[in-house]
Amino acid sequence: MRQPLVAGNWKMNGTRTAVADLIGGIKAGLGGVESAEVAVCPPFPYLAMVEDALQGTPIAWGAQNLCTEVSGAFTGEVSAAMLRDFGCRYVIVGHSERRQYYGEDNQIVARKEAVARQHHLVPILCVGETLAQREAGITEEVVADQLDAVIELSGVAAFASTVVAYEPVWAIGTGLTATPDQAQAVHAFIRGRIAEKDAAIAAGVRILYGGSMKPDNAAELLAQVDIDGGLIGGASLKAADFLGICAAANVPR
Ligand SMILES: O=C(CO)COP(=O)(O)O
Repeated sequence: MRQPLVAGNWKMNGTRTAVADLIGGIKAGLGGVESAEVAVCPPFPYLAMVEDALQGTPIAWGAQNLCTEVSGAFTGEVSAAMLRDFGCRYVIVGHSERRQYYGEDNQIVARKEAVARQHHLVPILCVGETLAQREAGITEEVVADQLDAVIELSGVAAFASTVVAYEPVWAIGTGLTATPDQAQAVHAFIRGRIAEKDAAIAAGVRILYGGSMKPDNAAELLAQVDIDGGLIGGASLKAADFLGICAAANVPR
């Protein structure tokens, strides 16, 4: 039985005031959510504020990135231990925006995934194809390579304590959502790829969908057997929209 997870990726958005309002709205509205786990991933400077606001609530928080290295002379970087110091449970690794704009390849992402787990953070490992890759018919190859890099570095056991997020790049921030069938097909492929190595780990790994998920399309995506929650960008910046998605996830499966 996999507990659904709805995680908000705020990306590079927010001010102190906006963060206070958003967190206040989510806390106030979340009363009814029981079966789904909810998390928010603010930009680094707001982690302390979010920790203060969410401590003692069922809402978890996490970061959007971390350094491959443990500590030392890495100007501008943030370590896994620092994220733990601010109470993070989760950290997003390998988001397509990091891969696309900051040169993170599968090997770098696999190192981040490993260092996160070594510091008792739960990585949310993002995988997914671009539109060109989908049109070229290589979606499964691309996603397999992204998963295999983690398996090669850390072994399949990594997926016993890692969440996967399938985020088709062409659906991120575009308003284009993968259809439930398109998403389910790739989710099933991901679970199958892990199952080739370990069926029990594959059965337990949570696989989130990300890419223009909104209150009005969340229920049909979340109804798919291999979709265990969502990684939400734009719609996580408005409490009402985020809460709408949380409510859709809060149904017994
Ligand atoms: O990238 C995403 C979450 O990590 C998805 O972003 P959108 O929900 O804005 O499409």
